[in-house]
Amino acid sequence: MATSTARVAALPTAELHLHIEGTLEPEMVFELAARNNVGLPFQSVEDLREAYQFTSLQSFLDLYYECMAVLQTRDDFRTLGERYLERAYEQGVRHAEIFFDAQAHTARGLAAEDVLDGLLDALHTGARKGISGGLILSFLRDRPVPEALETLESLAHRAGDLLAVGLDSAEVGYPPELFTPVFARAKELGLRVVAHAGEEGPAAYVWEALDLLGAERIDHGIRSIEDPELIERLRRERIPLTLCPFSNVKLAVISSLAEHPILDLLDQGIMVTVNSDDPAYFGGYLADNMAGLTAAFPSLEESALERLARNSVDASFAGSERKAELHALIDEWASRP
Ligand code: HPA
Ligand SMILES: [Zn+2]
Repeated sequence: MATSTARVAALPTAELHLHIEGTLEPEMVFELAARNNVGLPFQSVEDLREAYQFTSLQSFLDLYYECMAVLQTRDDFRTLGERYLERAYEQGVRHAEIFFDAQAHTARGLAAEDVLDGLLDALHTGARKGISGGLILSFLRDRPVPEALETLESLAHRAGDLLAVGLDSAEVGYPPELFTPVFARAKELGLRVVAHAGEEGPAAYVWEALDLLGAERIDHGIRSIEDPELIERLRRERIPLTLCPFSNVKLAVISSLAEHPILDLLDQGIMVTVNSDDPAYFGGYLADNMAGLTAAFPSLEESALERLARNSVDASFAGSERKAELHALIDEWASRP
């Protein structure tokens, strides 16, 4: 029997693939535009929502970067982060590792530290309410490599406030290899490493992310299924893939949820997790993605949902004590059908 939506929402999970700027709901775009005196090319919330029809990653990114213009102050980032954490908590998320696109803000004249501080304020609020987490400084692969390095250096003295570095934005034509020196420096600073690869780009980019950047998790990575040797490596080395089902459908990476390879990947012993990517744009938060999967795959059993939740904890960069607490929460969920 399909698991009820309420039960799915009660499943404790870790969210590992979430762009904080992708949680900017249309209502908040208008609220901040008014507060900060920023002009918008949309007449109303409904007008903006209607623009949420994407044909590719780039068609989404164009709107995603446009809407970000309303984020202006440390307080805006605190509010954005707090609202995400509240919604995520309602959907079972108890630990969140959050990407932020510093370059998208510094390019508009904001100070990277205001962005960082606002998001840290939000994480402190979240921690008091029972949701742990950290921040991932994500480099924009379609901007110059020296700019990524400058961004990293500008926050090097704040490395203790960061969990990891990542790589996102337009993928095809921007192979991970380009960013090898940036990631080498991040590792010197003691940061963990993740990278988007194999979303629209080929499986070869996943190999590069692993071998050249030292990625410990691959964000998306669904095109790995085209390369049996890569699948075997991901399985053998237990390299997590942070999958985002709604995102893949919305960005036309796959044609429908029922076509998503998540069950195949689980069956093949790959450490997959479910995440929301840019929930304000793609139709839902983490439990919405899980519920979507249970609807698309009637054969998806509770034991598989539990596996996905445990994978998210194991694939996270939480400390061993916090991981044990998160597993205990999942034990509780599993013992109370
Ligand atoms: O899904 C994504 N892929 C690449 N870059 C992104 N930036 C926000 N979301 C994404
Ligand atoms: Zn992403």
